[in-house]
Amino acid sequence: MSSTERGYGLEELNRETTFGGLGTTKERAVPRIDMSDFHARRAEIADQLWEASIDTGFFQLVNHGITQAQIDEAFDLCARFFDLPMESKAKLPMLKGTNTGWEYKEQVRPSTGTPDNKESFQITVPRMRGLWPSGDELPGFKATMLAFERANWALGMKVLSCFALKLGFAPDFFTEAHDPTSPEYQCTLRLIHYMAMEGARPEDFQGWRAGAHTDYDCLTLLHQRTGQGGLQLCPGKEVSGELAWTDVPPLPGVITCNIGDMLMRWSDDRLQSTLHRVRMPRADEYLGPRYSLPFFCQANKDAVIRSASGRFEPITAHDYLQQRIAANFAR
Ligand SMILES: O=C(O)CCC(=O)C(=O)O
Ligand SMILES: [Fe+2]
Repeated sequence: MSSTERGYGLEELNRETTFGGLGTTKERAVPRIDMSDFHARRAEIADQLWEASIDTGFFQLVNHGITQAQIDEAFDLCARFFDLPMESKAKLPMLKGTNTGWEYKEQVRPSTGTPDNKESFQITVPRMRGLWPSGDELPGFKATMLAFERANWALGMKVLSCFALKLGFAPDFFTEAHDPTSPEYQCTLRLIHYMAMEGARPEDFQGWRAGAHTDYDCLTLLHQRTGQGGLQLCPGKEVSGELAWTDVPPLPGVITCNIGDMLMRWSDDRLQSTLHRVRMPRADEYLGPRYSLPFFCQANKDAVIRSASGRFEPITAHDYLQQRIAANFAR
């Protein structure tokens, strides 16, 4: 089926179907934002986040307070999770519309129409019944991931409090909209394993590790491993002509962040969600497996995304996300 034949209900999804080509590359600076001494420097940090997010929609946090030891431990257990036998992972399946659990090469991006060459395990805390690997299979997994999930949530809420300030909302506006004590909570920690490409056939390199897309959420915090590159971004969602992509190499101590479509809509398009993708390695690059850990700040199901200008219809975060999930996991 061609992209034009697919026809989605949300304008951002129809636009996404036009972004599948290879494009060109271009160097761009990704703004670096120092989160140290946050409470005393909140106004200054908010200005920097705002500038980055009305322009590129991508920025990198440093001195963010999540220790390297905690990140390394999460990556270690992430790799061990994907090393489990297929039969064990198959007992933890992502069920339709839940966006939680394990999937293997199931995500088909509207931009490419082909499955991403990856497997992932998604943790959405209120929906994890029956979806944790057993303590015998993977000791410490659940406790480590829950702590990591919460550390990312706390950092995400700091960043979102800055956007609330700039948008004229109460400082805790987004924290309340992402309340983790509610059964409607739907922030998601995703563990991703992109398959190793050693010995792969030339034609296997023609696909994508993750096809071009914008994220569905308010804000994504992405942890990457040094040496496991491939992330590329293209600001501005230029609709016409060939897109120019910028490599974002993983750096130690840095969390790469991007605005998602939910916050773009909530901010009346002032904050920019940014197109990104994960390309295949070239034959002369590292060909081993690639792991990444994105955390998606997705407002609670019952939060209503309202447009101050009236440009967009009010929509619950539940309805908004369901349209995106349905488009990506259509099979
Ligand atoms: O793995 C990465 O570096 C990016 C993943 C991503 O963009 C996503 O899962 O939305
Ligand atoms: Fe993404």
